[in-house]
Order: sequence, then C-alpha cells, then structure tokens
Amino acid sequence: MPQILTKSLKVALLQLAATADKARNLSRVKEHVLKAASNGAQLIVLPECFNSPYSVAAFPQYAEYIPSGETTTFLSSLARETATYLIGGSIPERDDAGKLFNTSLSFSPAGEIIAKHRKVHLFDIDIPGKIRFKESEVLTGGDKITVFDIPPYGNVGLAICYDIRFPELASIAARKEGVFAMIYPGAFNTTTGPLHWDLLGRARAVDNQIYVIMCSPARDLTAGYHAYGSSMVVDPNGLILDKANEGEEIVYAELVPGRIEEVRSGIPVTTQRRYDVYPDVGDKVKTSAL
Ligand SMILES: NC(=O)CCC(=O)C(=O)O
Repeated sequence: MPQILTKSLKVALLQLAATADKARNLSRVKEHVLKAASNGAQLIVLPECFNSPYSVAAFPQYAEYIPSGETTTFLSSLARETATYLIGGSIPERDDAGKLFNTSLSFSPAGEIIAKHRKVHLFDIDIPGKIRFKESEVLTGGDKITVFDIPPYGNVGLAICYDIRFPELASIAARKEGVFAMIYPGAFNTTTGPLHWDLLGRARAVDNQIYVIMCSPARDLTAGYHAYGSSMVVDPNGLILDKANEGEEIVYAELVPGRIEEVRSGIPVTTQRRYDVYPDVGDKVKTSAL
C-alpha cells in the first residue's frame, strides 16, 4: 500500500505583518522566503492578505487581476528562484466582471500556478462590542473545493481562514485520494482566536487524521484588524508540532511519511464511517486545482 505522504517534507510558515505599503510587504515576503528556502524548506506558506491590510475598505483598493497582476508575477518568480512550492497566502482578486474575491494561488518550484482557491465561506460575523466584519459587503465567495498535487509528496487541500470552521470542506477534501494535509492561510483575530484557532486546527486534523497547516499574519496593534498570529502545524493525531507567538516569525515543521498510516491504524475512523447511516456527500463533490 503506497504511503499517503511519500517523502519527508519540510514546511515553513511565514508569519509576517502586512502594512498599507504593498511594495514593502512584498519585499519582506521575498526576504523571508529566501531565508526559509536557505534553511531547507520545501513548501513555504504565506498568510491570508499578506500584501495588503485585512479590511473591507482595502480589498477594492488592493485588488489585482490574476494572473496579470504584480503579485502573481512576483510569487511565480520567487517560487522559481527558490525552487520551492509556494502557497501564496491570499490576495484580493478582481475578475473581468469586476467581482472581488479573497484568493490564494499556489506555485510549483518551476513557478507555474498549480492551484487557485477563492475563499468559499466569507467572514461575516458580528459580536457586539467586540468585532464586526463583513467580507460579503465587497467580496464574492468561491464555489469549489481545492485539492492539488505537489509531486513527489502527494496531494494537499487548500482553503482560507473562515473556511476552517466548515468541517465538510476539509472532510471532503481529505477523503480524496492521497491528501496528506489541509493548508489554511488565515487571519483570525484577538476576539475569536484565543478560544477557536487551536481548537479548529486540531479538530480538522483529528477529524481527518491528516496534517493541518495554518499561517497567520503577525499582530500589528496599529492596524485596524488585530491578527491572532499563532501560525502552526498540527500532526494527524492533533499534536501541535510548532506554533508561533504573535510577532513576526517563521515556523518550521517536518511532515513525515508513515505518520498518517500509524494514526489511522490505531484509531481507524477513516474505515469505520457508516455511510449506510449517513450519506457520503464527498462522493458527489468534485474537487479541482484551478
Ligand atoms: N479572516 C478570517 O476569515 C477570519 C476568521 C476568524 O477570525 C474566525 O473567527 O473565524
């Protein structure tokens, strides 16, 4: 039986603050991607909205066309220069019809776009006295589950931040053949983060017995939105392998072949599902990379 993750994979999560200065944000990203690659990272993950402030007002201002926009070109050449898989956090995207999306692009070590995920579940919450945020005031939600291959390691699922609260998305992705991790660029905040960030990351890992990778911006108390930070990698048994504090930092972790199989053989929920009691909706849902 082939292993789900076929080769050891070193991942790096770049927890960087995003300011209003896009050129500055991109140059900090470049500096840190080069550093992570020189430390042996083979897969590098950026945070949600890494090139702009995370705010409804900023989305239209910073939105770019894909693939013609400057951030797509920038990420592609950075992936090629470092010969790494680069999961490009997310950026506000404008399509030809003028609609805006919160979109994550992933690149191969040759600099090709290998995945594009538009945030499916828009972050619309209102906790009186604490936080109100309505992405849907300007953004449109994506309409697909994103799974793609990163040879020679295997397949990964990709979603963005608030998407992690919807277990169906991760479970459908994780049941597709060869998926060893869910990757979430995400920017939780100081209201919801303390109670839910670790809980949700560990829950998605345990639900599906896969690795979960969550990469946040660093916290900037001068910004309108206070990101929770705490970027982390969770193993298939729910163990946090490494986790950042709230400042700028790089989190590294090694994903190892055999760990998923070991966890699944001890607690075999992946083969004990009762599709005679509840339907296997995943069978009917297609996933795609682009
Ligand atoms: N950027 C987001 O989607 C934030 C999600 C979040 O903070 C949450 O509590 O969920």
